[in-house]
Amino acid sequence: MTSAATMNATATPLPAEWRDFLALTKPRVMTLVVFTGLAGMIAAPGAIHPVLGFTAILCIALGAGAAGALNQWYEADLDAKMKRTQGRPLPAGRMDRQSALHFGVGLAAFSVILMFFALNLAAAAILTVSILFYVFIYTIWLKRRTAQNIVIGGAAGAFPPLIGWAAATGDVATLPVLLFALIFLWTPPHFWALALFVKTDYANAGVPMLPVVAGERVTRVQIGIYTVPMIAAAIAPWALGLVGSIYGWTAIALNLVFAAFALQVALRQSQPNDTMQPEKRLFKFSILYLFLMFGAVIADRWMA
Ligand code: HEM
Ligand SMILES: CC(C)=CCC/C(C)=C/CC/C(C)=C/COP(=O)(O)OP(=O)(O)O
Repeated sequence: MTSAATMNATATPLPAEWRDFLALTKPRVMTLVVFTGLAGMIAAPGAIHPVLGFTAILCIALGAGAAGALNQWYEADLDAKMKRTQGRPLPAGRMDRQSALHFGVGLAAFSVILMFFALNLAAAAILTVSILFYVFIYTIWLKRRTAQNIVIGGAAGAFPPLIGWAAATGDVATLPVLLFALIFLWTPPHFWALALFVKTDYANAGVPMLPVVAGERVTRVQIGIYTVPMIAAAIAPWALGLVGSIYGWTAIALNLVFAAFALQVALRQSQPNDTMQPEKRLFKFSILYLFLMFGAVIADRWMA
């Protein structure tokens, strides 16, 4: 019987199901990426034609999916070393690297070209920057080199509100820049909460994530530190009068909860055999938090 590894070595294309191509796009993470892009588009002044709006969101989804595929193409070796990622199509041997590369490049080109012709240059340009940022700056350059990888590289995932706004207006403005800042500053607490409880996986794979290279204490303090400007970025649109009170009160409630969870993580020290419940709670809540914050942007625009 020919094993997947042997087939890879002889460069024979492996049968890849459509499910594997879907998995390359990191669909679960993409839902939130797309939602923040949609909120940016809805928050923009004026009304975009529904067909164009749908096309813009499709382009963001395809661009983010392409970025995810290229990320998995490049780091199949790392993914093979971590429990969380071993089952992905490349490390599991269900797909050859070339198929992933072709799929990623094709999808990236298609999303950008469609965005340019259906929407505008600004949206296509920011989409291009975010794909390139995630692939080259985060995945290829920073991820294996510095514990600041996700601080700088995390900007890639913060662009969608700007893309959505630019798709609707052809321009950028203060509100989408603040929404960019919110996601940018949210990323460190989001990721480091998770990194605290999957630290061993990253250590085994040799990825220099903060808890691995600087230790738990520093990571906890950094989570606390980033939470402060994140809250400021979350409140700023309301303080500056760019959004109404539906957003404002939702932001206050959500940020109080976030602050409480983050503070608990920041002040804690794990014990031997710790189940890391506060860290898991902060990570899970970080996702709900961003969904609700951007939901509030949409609700505010529709209901105000
Ligand atoms: C460099 C920045 C980031 C890093 C390193 C990171 C890392 C991670 C990791 C490792 C997971 C675990 C789930 C998995 O196995 O895929 C995760 C989950 C998730 N992340 Fe992030 N993330 C980042 C930024 C973002 C951004 C910008 C968003 C969206 C705006 C996002 C949305 C999500 C969502 C929705 C999940 C849950 C997925 C699920 O249910 O499996 N992340 N993130
Ligand atoms: C075009 C566009 C809008 C791009 C968005 C890019 C994007 C999907 C950003 C989210 C960041 C993310 C999934 C990080 C995962 O980190 P990782 O790759 O280190 O995670 P892993 O260990 O699960 O591979």
